[in-house]
Amino acid sequence: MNEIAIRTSGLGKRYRQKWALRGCDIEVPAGRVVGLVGPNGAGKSTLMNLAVGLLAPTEGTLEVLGREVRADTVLHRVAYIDQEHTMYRNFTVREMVKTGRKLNARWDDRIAFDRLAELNIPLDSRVGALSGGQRAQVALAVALAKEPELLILDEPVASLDPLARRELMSVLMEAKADTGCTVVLSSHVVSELERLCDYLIVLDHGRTRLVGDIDELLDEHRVLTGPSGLPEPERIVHRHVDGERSSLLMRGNAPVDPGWAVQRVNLEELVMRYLSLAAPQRTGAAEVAA
Ligand SMILES: Nc1ncnc2c1ncn2[C@@H]1O[C@H](COP(=O)(O)OP(=O)(O)OP(=O)(O)O)[C@@H](O)[C@H]1O
Repeated sequence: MNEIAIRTSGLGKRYRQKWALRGCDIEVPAGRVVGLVGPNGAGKSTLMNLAVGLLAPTEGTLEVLGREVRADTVLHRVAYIDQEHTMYRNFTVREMVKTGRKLNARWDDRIAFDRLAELNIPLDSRVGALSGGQRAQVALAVALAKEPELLILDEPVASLDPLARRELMSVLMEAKADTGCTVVLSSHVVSELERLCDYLIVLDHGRTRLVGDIDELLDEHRVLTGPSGLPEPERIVHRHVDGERSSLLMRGNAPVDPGWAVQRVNLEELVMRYLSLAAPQRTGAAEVAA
């Protein structure tokens, strides 16, 4: 198995005049569960569509599982579930599985049928008649029958209720544990990813803001709070000043003035701070990239 699941260098995609993704340099180690986070329009779907060959790069390079992304090179080893869990709504669940068998050289019916049986999803139901949660489960079961080495899911739980979300994620994590495949899933909601992911990509305005192993990123950063005007250490990534108080996000282990209260950062705050580097300033407080 390749050690790097996705490698991009200077990757960019432009729609007419607008760059949806630009200067993207990423290395995703194989076997990880990757959270791809960013606000609407950040470029998440564009990156995923490039990785599964639905779009071609405008510039830069992209390798998936060590190969250039083309149908005859690597796409048979990759499965993709889009935001709508797109499937043929008039097909029965059984017909969906059969269609998958016809369309894919690498395929194991039993993987899909076993998962569907475990979830009590009737094989003779039309896909369009299933609940959103069941449809998502069928999409996942069909994707897993392909025995993918890389599984990419674009906001897989966005349209699901909390129980269906939990069930889908638990099936996903079980599949990940069984197969060791690399999983990339996007979300707007960081808290959704926290329990599942061990690797993070933060995108905003088509640019990568932060990429890395989540535990390492959390260990590398600190939040310092204290009166404004205290000497600031080096490597401040982000500064929030609200009147007399400052709150700094620091990266690394530079010496810190004892006047600062130092805390570990949590994932949500880390992501928010990196995203707010590019966001407009709020009135009454200053948020700045340092
Ligand atoms: N087919 C297209 N034609 C023109 N512009 C597009 C097209 N698809 C996406 N864009 C633009 O590219 C940018 C990135 O879009 P993309 O869908 O990749 O973001 P996203 O992070 O997935 O957003 P969301 O969370 O809303 O799905 C946006 O500004 C979007 O309007």
